[in-house]
Amino acid sequence: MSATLYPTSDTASRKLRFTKMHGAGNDFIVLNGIDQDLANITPDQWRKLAHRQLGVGADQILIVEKATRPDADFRYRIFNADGGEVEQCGNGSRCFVRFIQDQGLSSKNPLRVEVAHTVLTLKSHPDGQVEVDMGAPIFEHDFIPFNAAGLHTLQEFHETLYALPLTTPATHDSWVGVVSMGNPHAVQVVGDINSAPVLEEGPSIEKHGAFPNRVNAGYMQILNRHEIHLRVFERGAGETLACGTGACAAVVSGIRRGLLDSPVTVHTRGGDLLVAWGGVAQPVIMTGPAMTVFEGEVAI
Ligand SMILES: N[C@H](CCC[C@H](N)C(=O)O)C(=O)O
Repeated sequence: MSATLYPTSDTASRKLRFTKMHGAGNDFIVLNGIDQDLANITPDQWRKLAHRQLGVGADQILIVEKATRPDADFRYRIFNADGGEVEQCGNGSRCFVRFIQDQGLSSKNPLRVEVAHTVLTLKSHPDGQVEVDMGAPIFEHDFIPFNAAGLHTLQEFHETLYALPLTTPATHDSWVGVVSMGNPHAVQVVGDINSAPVLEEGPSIEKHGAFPNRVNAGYMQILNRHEIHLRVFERGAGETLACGTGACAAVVSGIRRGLLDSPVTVHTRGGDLLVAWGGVAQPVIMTGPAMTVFEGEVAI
């Protein structure tokens, strides 16, 4: 289905062709930056494009570009709905493969794709699922970055986090993991995913002073050693129906704390993801869906 949308602002200067996609309900505007001019688009224009009423509406905007590294086939950049550019997007990586294949930009499988600081290997399966090698998680606080007054243990962070006036007192016997999948995540265990204070507490954690680049706030309920429920209040987007890097961060945190065993099925509100991890310094492999919804043109 194709849709022509009206300008997202009365000073619209150019028309962009886009494809609307989602991975387990985490939705994206995908733009081909190889055959159209995406230079000099401002954060305000990205915000308008992602706006659910004023624009196309999406959690993130993905830009497809030519690779700048010899070990990659393409490069892709990620902008949150708040207009900020970020390092990584797990669900977006799966949709990226589907877009490249559907647009006939490459028939390679697996595909090597360059994102902020690394190259991901993306493999599409005959059943439509896409498998992403997300690289190894980073636990060292120096790289997340995480600078809560020199706090180094998760317990110290946990006490600091809950010592600060959050909108709701910490009602759950939470347990905190701080990990980077290229982008920063703070993960907690809750007893019941449906009553987790994602909307009440997520914004305070996202902007907590311990995370100078802000953070994605994950809440996981452990069903058994191979299955969790997960909700994430995403940095720059709010609660999404699914968060791919959040699923990876939750699984590796749980495995590292002896609460989970690989592989783990992650039930998100938008669908299921499968996350496998062989242990420290090993890559995290995430498998899940990637869907194309419609194509269109929008003036920004
Ligand atoms: N909000 C994230 C980026 C998108 C990640 C998420 N949509 C995923 O699937 O990994 C951040 O600011 O780090």
